[in-house]
Amino acid sequence: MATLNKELLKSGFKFPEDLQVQEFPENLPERVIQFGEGNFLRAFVDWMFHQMNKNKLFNGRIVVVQPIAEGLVPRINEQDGLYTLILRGLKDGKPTELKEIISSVSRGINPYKDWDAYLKCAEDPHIEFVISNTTEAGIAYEKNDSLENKPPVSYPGKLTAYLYHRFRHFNGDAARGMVIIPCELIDRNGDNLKRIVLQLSDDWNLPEEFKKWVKEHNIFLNTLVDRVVTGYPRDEIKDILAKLGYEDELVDTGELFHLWVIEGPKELSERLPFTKVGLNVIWTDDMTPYRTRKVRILNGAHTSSVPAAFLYGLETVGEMMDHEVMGKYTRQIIYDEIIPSIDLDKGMLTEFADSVVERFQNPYIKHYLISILLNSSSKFKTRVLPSILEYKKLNGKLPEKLTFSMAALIAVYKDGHVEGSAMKTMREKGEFTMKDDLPALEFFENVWESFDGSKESAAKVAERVLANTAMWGEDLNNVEGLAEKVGDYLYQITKDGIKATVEKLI
Ligand SMILES: NC(=O)c1ccc[n+]([C@@H]2O[C@H](COP(=O)([O-])OP(=O)(O)OC[C@H]3O[C@@H](n4cnc5c(N)ncnc54)[C@H](O)[C@@H]3O)[C@@H](O)[C@H]2O)c1
Ligand SMILES: O=P(O)(O)OC[C@@H](O)[C@@H](O)[C@H](O)[C@H](O)CO
Repeated sequence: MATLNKELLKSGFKFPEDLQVQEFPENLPERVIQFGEGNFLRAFVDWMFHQMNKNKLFNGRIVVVQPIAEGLVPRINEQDGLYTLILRGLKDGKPTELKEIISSVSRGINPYKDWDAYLKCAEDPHIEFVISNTTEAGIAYEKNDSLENKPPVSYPGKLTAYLYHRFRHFNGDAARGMVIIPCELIDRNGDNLKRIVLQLSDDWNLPEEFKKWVKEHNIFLNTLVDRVVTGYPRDEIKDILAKLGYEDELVDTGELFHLWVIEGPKELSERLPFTKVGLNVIWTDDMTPYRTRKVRILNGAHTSSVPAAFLYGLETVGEMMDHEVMGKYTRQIIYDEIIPSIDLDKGMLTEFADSVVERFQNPYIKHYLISILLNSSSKFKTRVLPSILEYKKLNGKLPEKLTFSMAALIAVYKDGHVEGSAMKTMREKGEFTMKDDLPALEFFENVWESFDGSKESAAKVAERVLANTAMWGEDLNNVEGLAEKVGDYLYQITKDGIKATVEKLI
């Protein structure tokens, strides 16, 4: 089979009729530099720029930079930036599948191999937007990062090097400042990125004029992204490729729903006219309520339901929602515990929760629980713990199921052994690999080693986990009743099994 690339597009190849294929003029300039080449950005931002190009409203392409040494850039270049995106879900109540070849990406650069090509992008006056999604680990301050590194280790370090090169190349021209739009799911992503860029500029003794230029002529936006992206469809790839008729190692999949909330000046919506092509992009001067409802309800429901559902033996979010016990558990968590923990309009929260439940039930996508389990300990801190603490504050007692969900998460690491950078561990159904931050994995392995099956020792496990201030940002043993309840649930899970414990709970 021929591979998807520009040559195939021009060859007169007969693409399937239900696949949208559109060629743009070769000479569209690169206008966006994007850090990250993962599934999410390709199914969300790059898809959006493609929609604007189709309507001749942007007329520019995206140059993609690989933020870490290993990644997809070689493959992206082999396919001339082209890939197939499949979006599935219910539209107006009807099952719908949209298949499209996305051509908004011009090429990929691996800065670890081609630092000069990377810096050349800073000299290009057409490139005016920076996009990124480097996971929650990406917007991080690396104290030992250096401008001498080619490239600097961290994403903020790479961006600082880019901006400094641009500043020097254009002699501090105010008009050459960038609009920087991070998509990482951390709170106030733009503010944090700016803070780290300025911190590194200090660390690297960069000139005051440069810092002034960064502050005054570059705009860092805070954003919130929302679309379930299920990535490369490994289970059905053979069938998909047989229907497409060409080879594509970058096939990406996701749901139809999308929402991008951008906190920034309305004038920018003229330069980035997403809404003019019907995209669900909200420009706002306060993204906080959007973030709270999404992270606490959607991501919070995932992170609090998935450990128990996975231990129960289920594999996907769809299966979890359809399951008599786990479906009820998830809905109870959302409506009875997460919503009452959020101090925002209940009608608005319930409406959002209804749409989330519908999206979780999407029968046309497979969202694997094991991928949601990835890095669960840090996700629990930002996505679930605030609901536990605020529920207690507002209602004077602990939320039962969210408290149980903490025990279920701890139980995921029971009997685990760290091997390399992951953990081999067990559920009733058999062995699996748990991926998390290495210190977190080592900590859980160590904590469980002293467990002897007794109630006292389950309480000890809970107490030690709750005392991990590096993990939770505080000693959770100070939250009245939490250690006792988590210990009790842990004991029940280890003695009676996850199934009996959840069944009793709902
Ligand atoms: N998949 C979804 O449904 C979805 C939806 C909304 C938001 N997100 C967020 O997007 C992020 C990426 O998801 P994805 O599905 O594209 O994953 P992915 O594995 O396909 O891509 C991850 C990207 O992050 C980069 N990266 C990984 N570790 C990094 C590090 N330490 N420093 C810098 N860059 C690093 C990789 O190079 C790659 O470009 C996730 O953290 C998630 O929170 C995902
Ligand atoms: O992507 P993660 O691993 O940060 O979190 C897992 C899911 O909660 C997440 O991908 C959601 O599906 C997504 O945030 C929806 O917009």
